[in-house]
Amino acid sequence: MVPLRLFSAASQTLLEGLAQWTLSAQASLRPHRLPPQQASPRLLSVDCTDHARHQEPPGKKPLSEKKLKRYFVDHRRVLVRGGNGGSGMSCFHSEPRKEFGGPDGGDGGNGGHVILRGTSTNVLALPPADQHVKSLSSVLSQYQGFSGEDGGRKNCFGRSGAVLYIRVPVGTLVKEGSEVVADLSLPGQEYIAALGGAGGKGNRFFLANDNRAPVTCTPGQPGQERILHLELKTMAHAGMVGFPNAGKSSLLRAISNARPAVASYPFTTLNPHVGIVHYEGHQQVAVADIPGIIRGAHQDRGLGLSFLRHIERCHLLLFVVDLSLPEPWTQVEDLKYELEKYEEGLSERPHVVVANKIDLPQARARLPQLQAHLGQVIALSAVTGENLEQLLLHLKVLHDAYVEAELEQGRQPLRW
Ligand SMILES: Nc1nc2c(ncn2[C@@H]2O[C@H](COP(=O)(O)OP(=O)(O)OP(=O)(O)O)[C@@H](O)[C@H]2O)c(=O)[nH]1
Repeated sequence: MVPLRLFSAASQTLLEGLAQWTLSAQASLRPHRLPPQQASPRLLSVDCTDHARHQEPPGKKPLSEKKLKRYFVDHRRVLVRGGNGGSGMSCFHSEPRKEFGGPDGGDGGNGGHVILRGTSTNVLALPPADQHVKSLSSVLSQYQGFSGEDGGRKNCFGRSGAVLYIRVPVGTLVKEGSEVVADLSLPGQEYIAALGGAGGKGNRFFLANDNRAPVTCTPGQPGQERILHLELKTMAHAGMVGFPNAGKSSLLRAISNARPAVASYPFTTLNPHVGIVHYEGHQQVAVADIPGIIRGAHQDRGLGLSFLRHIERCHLLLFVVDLSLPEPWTQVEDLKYELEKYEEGLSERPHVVVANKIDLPQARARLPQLQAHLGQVIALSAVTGENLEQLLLHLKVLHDAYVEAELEQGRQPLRW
């Protein structure tokens, strides 16, 4: 039995639809479980010569490639400087009727570190005070850590500078030059990007038997300075791959807590969104809606390589097809072609073909043709909720197989 529980904060209509659907899902899921071979990798033949047949649907004029790449922020060059250490103080204790007291200059405080912290895109998994971070767009080009305070009189030590946290999405790779120095692949994981400078010593520190009145004090050290390159590779169990307007965002909204924008023009989604599908027993599957692929993506057309990079870390793939378009199977062929051109074997990952928009009459009429070409597909409607439970069942079967395989290999499966 694969019981499902779906959390959604969508509109009333959607909630009602989902409630009905959940009930029917529970009833229909109980008696049957998919045979294991359906969850195993399946590579359909890819006709590479004929991969250019997919027509993007008419709609709002797409953004130019230059603009697309500018909006899609999945890498950043950042200059980070740790906070400077505060300087030590040189002074002497003064007492009434005494000409000369002992040295009492305090040490300066240490400069604060600058720390990169992997922050979940899953809003529900975070403490209320934290915010979810979806892309690197909010990361600035420079960060200066907080300086420590100078030491004071009467042995007062300067306060150390606070740590400066830079929140980056989970899945951010940190590179220095060409070397990968950190991979923030878990929520809460941290990397010290720049160390704060040490505080200077006050003259009290230099007091010794042979030096009863030291005047020496040292300045604080400057913070570490580094140039880092941040590169985002979305971390999710499953990645939704499909041409613009196929309905990926609508599908993610229907099955998870994520709220990506939905509109009838291509490239509504410019950054990957991760939604969490909740199953009973606290099992969670992270699904990423990755911006639409277009033909020639492997040659960096459209969102191109930036987009393909995000698929690399998804263990499962959902090929989302717009069933209302003619010859819908060519979409899968084209998608696989692009994936294979980018990285050999990428399209062979465990996957499922999702034929969306079954609520439209012309789409329903095309389903037999699609099945004849591709075998098993899951035909559903992200808008009406029809057949969503079949997708969720499949997703769970694929996810369970992934977890099992990871544990068998002695690796920790990705947790959300
Ligand atoms: N009739 C019908 N329309 C749908 C369905 N799913 C999505 N749509 C519509 O298709 C259009 C595109 O949907 P999106 O979810 O934005 O598509 P997308 O694949 O995320 O698009 P990009 O952001 O360009 O990658 C919207 O107008 C949706 O309302 C469906 O199941 N049935």
